[in-house]
Amino acid sequence: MALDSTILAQAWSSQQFLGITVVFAILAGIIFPRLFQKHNSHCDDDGLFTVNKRFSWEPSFFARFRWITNAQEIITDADIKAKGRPYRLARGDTDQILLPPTLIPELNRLGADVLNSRESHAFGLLGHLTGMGVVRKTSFHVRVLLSYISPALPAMFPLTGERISAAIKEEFPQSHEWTVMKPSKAVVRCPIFQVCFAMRCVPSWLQPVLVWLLPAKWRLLRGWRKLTSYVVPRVLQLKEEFTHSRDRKVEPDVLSWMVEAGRSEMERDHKVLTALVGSIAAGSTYSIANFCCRTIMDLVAHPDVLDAVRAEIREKHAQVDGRWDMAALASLEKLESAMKESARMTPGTLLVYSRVVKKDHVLSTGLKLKKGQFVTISGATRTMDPDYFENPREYNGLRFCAEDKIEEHRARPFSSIDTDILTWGAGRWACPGRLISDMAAKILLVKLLDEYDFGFVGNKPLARHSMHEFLFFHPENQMLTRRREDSGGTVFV
Ligand code: HEM
Repeated sequence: MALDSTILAQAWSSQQFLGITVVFAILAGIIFPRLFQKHNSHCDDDGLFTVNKRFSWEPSFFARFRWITNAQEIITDADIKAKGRPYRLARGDTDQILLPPTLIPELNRLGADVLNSRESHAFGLLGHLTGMGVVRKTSFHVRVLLSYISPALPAMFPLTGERISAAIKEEFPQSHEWTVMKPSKAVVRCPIFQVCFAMRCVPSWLQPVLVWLLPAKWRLLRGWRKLTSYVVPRVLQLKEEFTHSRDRKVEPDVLSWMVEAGRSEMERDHKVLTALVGSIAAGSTYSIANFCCRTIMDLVAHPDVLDAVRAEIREKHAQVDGRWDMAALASLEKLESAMKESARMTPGTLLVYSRVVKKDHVLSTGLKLKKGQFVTISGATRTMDPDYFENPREYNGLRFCAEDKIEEHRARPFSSIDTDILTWGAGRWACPGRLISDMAAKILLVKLLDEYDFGFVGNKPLARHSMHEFLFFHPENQMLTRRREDSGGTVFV
């Protein structure tokens, strides 16, 4: 797969600059012996085979470069070779131990003192450069998402529907004529991901210097400053109210819940709260927008599935008289199947269930995990296995609604933790935003599919893009859109 130059160009301003950096990094790799050092070299005595490393003293920069451009092929080939065994992936930035999904139940039983998910996310998203590093210190945001926000979703449903509907009206053309547009202005434009995607291309010791040459870094700083100017006064005000009247009514918004739920000084610190709110906002906007764009892209490429999904929406629309509640959304089995299929075919990341090993541990298979190692799972081990999914490399948007699958489909909705597809990871640290994502994505998709037609420019299907382990809908992708004449006017109640 070709190096995604547009994304890089956006992040770096020009490809020329990237070229200079790559040449510089290669030269530096030759001059400075530390680039030749093996990562996690203390872990190489475990008998695992290594992928993405041509020879033992190959500079890690080459593994990094191949991983940026070719992660999908590297993982596909490695999974075939591994045949369910664990293996070591040289990624250039670090070595990762790829474990088979059969170990998930055992891994789920290990405590955070053995496997830590947040450290791994902070490392992968370059938390020290993007501001996401705060998640190393606390899992407070996960607690708030699971214990406060998710249970409040039914009450937040009408407002969420109203806000998404207003945003669609503003962003999408209202003309009944075909119009070319970029449906995913939000995706990857987020400076956190721009900084992360670009800086993951260079060795860690160059990152603290080169990051300041990125326009995205300066935009990110401005973004954090703006967020701080809003969050800090609000947190201080909420704390003041909380001190004076502990039994006051808590407003249903994330900051009020955080101030209410904060137990320690750190959990009530306004800087920590700003960083956590920013991380949740950036991560969720990117993930949901990316997922919805990919689902629409798949539906447009398969008009028979799109027709079936739209007919189901239309039928339900007539039944509920255009007034959709959460139960109505949850009853759309064909839409739900198409969502699962897009998540299966194009996950947001090739590597799921990523954890840092916090102390030495021996698995039941005899594999010794060592402190400081990174472990992860390739989602494709199961999603591309014909024993789990018939013709796994073919898109079949309605596969989960087949007669012999429908009961299982109903029992395992899109939002549930499914260890075959691993959309949300698994275990205690599976995505805590899955219920919000499910609700927001269904509102968006029902509204868009009911009210708009979509097509490919020049009838040419869009390619999916990848960089490092991330798969995404390219923000420069254009699609044809027009408002449907017969749209029903959806309201969420
Ligand atoms: C379609 C949208 C989304 C997808 C596909 C997705 C997927 C994932 C996956 C695969 C993980 C890693 C789980 C694991 O390692 O076991 C994760 C973690 C996480 N997600 Fe999501 N996510 C989505 C949306 C959201 C949203 C909307 C939020 C917040 C409102 C959110 C917050 C988080 C957080 C905080 C974590 C880290 C949990 C931890 O390890 O501490 N996600 N997500």
